[in-house]
Formats: sequence, C-alpha cells, structure tokens
Amino acid sequence: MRYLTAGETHGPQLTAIIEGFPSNVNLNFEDLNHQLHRRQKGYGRGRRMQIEKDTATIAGGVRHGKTTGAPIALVVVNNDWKHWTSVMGIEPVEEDNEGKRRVNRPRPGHADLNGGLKYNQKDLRNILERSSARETTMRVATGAVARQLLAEFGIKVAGQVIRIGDVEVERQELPVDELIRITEESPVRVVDKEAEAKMIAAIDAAKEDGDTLGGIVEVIIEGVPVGLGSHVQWDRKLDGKIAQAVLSIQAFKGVEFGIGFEAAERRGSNVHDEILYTQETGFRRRTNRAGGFEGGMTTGEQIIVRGVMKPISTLYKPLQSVDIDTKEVFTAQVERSDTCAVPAAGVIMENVIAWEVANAFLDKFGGDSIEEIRTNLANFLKQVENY
Ligand SMILES: Cc1cc2nc3c(=O)[nH]c(=O)nc-3n(C[C@H](O)[C@H](O)[C@H](O)COP(=O)(O)O)c2cc1C
Ligand SMILES: C=C(O[C@@H]1CC(C(=O)O)=C[C@@H](OP(=O)(O)O)[C@H]1O)C(=O)O
Repeated sequence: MRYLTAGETHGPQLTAIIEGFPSNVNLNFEDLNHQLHRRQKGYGRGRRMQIEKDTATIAGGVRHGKTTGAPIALVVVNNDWKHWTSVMGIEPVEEDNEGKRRVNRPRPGHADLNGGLKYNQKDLRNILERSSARETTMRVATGAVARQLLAEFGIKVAGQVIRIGDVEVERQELPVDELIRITEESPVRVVDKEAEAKMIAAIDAAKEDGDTLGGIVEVIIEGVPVGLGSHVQWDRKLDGKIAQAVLSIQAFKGVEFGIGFEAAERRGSNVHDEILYTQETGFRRRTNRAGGFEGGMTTGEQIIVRGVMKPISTLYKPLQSVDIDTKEVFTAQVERSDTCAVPAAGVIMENVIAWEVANAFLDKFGGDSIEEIRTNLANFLKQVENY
C-alpha cells in the first residue's frame, strides 16, 4: 500500500491517492472526518484553524460505502483559498509578481532558506506553501482510512501529550478506550487536569511574549498481532518505518519506543521484558519496556512510541535573518502562525503510525479483499497458537 499527497497550504485543495487498499472494507466517512476535525483542534493554534472546516470528499475507489480495491482518491478543499487567489494563481502572470506576499527573509527553523537555495526560488513562498504542516491534513486522511482497516481487526490507536514546554505530565496507563475518551475532551490532550491548566498557561505566556512552544506526544497501538515487520532486512523493520513516519511530521526531531532513551542509563536486567507463557494467553511479556518491538517485529504487546516536536519556527518576535536579495541583516518574516501545535501534532502522529502498522499488517496478511485478509490472519493465529 502506498500514498502520495499534493497541494499547497493556500492553494485550492489538498489531494491524496491511496493505492493497494483492499476491497470490501466499510469506510465510515464520519470517522474519517472526525480524525480531520481532531487535527484542527488543540490549544495554541492560530486563526487559520477557524477558517478551515476540513472535510474529505472521496473521489474514487469507494462505492456504496465500501472500498472496491481501486485507488482511493481523497480531496480536502482549502476554505482560505478564496483569500489567496491572486497570490497563489496557477496561470502565468503578465505583470511582475513581486509584492504579492513575496517571502524574502527566511525564517530560522522553517524550510524557507534550504528550499530556496535547493529549488532556486527567489520567492520563498514557493517553498513554504508546500513545507507547511497543512499537508498533514492528507496524512491524517490517509491514516484515518488505514485506521478503519485496523479497527476491523480490533486494533486501536490512542495518544496523549506528555510534555509542553517545561510542563511534564505523568504518563497514564489507562485502558485505551478510556484514554481516547478523556484526551478527546482535553484541549491539550492530557488526562491530568492540573497539568492541563499549567500547559494552557505556558502556551498563553509564550504567545504573550511572541514566542512558541514544543513538546512530547505518546502514541499507543493496542491489539497488534506478533510478527509484523521483519528482522531479515533493514528496510522491513517496522519500528524503523514508524520512526521515519514520525520524523516526517513537520517539526518532529526525535522518536523513542517504550522506555526509549532511558534505556541508556539502566542495566539490561532492568530493560528487557521477561517472557511468560500460559495456555490461555500464549506468549506474553512481564513488562513492555521495549514498547512492542524486538528485532523490528511486533511482540504482540502494545506499541508505545513517543515523538518530540520542536517549538514552531515562525516567531511574532522574529529572530535574526538575512534578506535574500540584498544580503542585509533583517529580522525573519512573520507569517500567520500557531503558538503551539503539539496537541494537533499528536493526532497526526497517531494517524501516520496507523498507516505504517496497517501497511505492515497487509504485508503479512495481505490479500485483495478483507475476506482474504481475515483468512490469512486466522491461519497465522492458529499457527502461533500451535507453536
Ligand atoms: C500541526 C503543525 C502545525 C504547525 N504550524 C506551524 C506554524 O503555524 N508556523 C510555523 O512556522 N511552523 C509550523 N509548524 C512547523 C513547520 O511546518 C516546520 O517546522 C517546517 O515545515 C520545517 O520543517 P522541520 O521543522 O521538520 O525541519 C507546524 C507543524 C505541525 C506538525
Ligand atoms: C494550515 C495548517 O497549519 C499551518 C501550518 C503552518 C506551517 O508553517 O507549518 C503555518 C500556518 O499556516 P497559515 O499561515 O496558513 O495559518 C498554520 O496554520 C493546518 O494545520 O491545517
């Protein structure tokens, strides 16, 4: 299974095509749009999220609510486009396009300067329009489709914010459904109300100062069978693929599984997960410090992944930059911006990980229809039971 996305943040629409999705999967449009809606929420976002009401239109691959096996085409229209038609027009322009919200003072931390140099663009808008995290709308849409496939097999995805700036919250080991329910109601997606209030205050204070905040998000996948991914080749290791997916989210700079970086400080006896067996449960682990992976393969325990998001790079009190025309020192350009997008980014992280897990699931149990996949999974589970 694969997908591609296209579209600019202030262009007419965003588009995604999913190829290789099996047939006969019921696609619940409400659930799909619910994921898009979740991505738009979260305390600390800028005005753009009030303009957009992200809703996916399905333009291929689905008939009467079920997938047909054909490529699934998804479209999300940008409401903001109507304010940008002259700036973002596709037709050639007669007059000099300068002054049409041209960006010439690159923002430290954004893609502006590297992209301008690489693509030889003197209007850095040609870079920021595509580097913008607006593109993650389509990655949530594709992840939301994958998530529905996972749900058919009882695999659930949840997430919680662990840190915003210097406010850290104790990670909660709640049943996944409860974690989903509680975090859904929190503007910063945490369970702890005291931490929630502190995080909101920290975001307000950063905004007041013209500054921004990053943080840490955790994602949990429950109900995954043993043996997704493989140890035999570097590019088949599922933890590696998930790490790449997380780091591909705009502004994500680190990823860890289970106890993660803490493993460096501990002795092996306090890191590895002891193996247990009973007839009823099969092979299980006493602990899950590995976060669900050994040898690039799932252990059957929860997948636990954390991602680190740096603070947003556009500052209302901008850092020093250089004008790309004159090479003179200037402050960086200010584009309308979020103060903190960690809660929203957590939703993106859930969905890009769901995509990777669904893809590995299809690699292992793949078939062209959901019925074929069910048979393959049942056969494998029988094999594991009789092992
Ligand atoms: C949900 C989300 C919202 C974001 N909003 C902004 C924003 O409003 N302003 C900004 O400068 N960067 C924002 N970013 C981060 C930039 O898109 C990102 O820093 C930029 O594309 C450069 O990529 P890099 O940070 O991964 O190197 C956001 C990221 C995410 C995930
Ligand atoms: C549009 C989204 O996020 C945008 C991501 C973003 C960036 O630089 O990454 C910059 C801002 O864009 P704008 O200037 O249009 O407000 C955010 O709003 C979105 O998440 O849908």
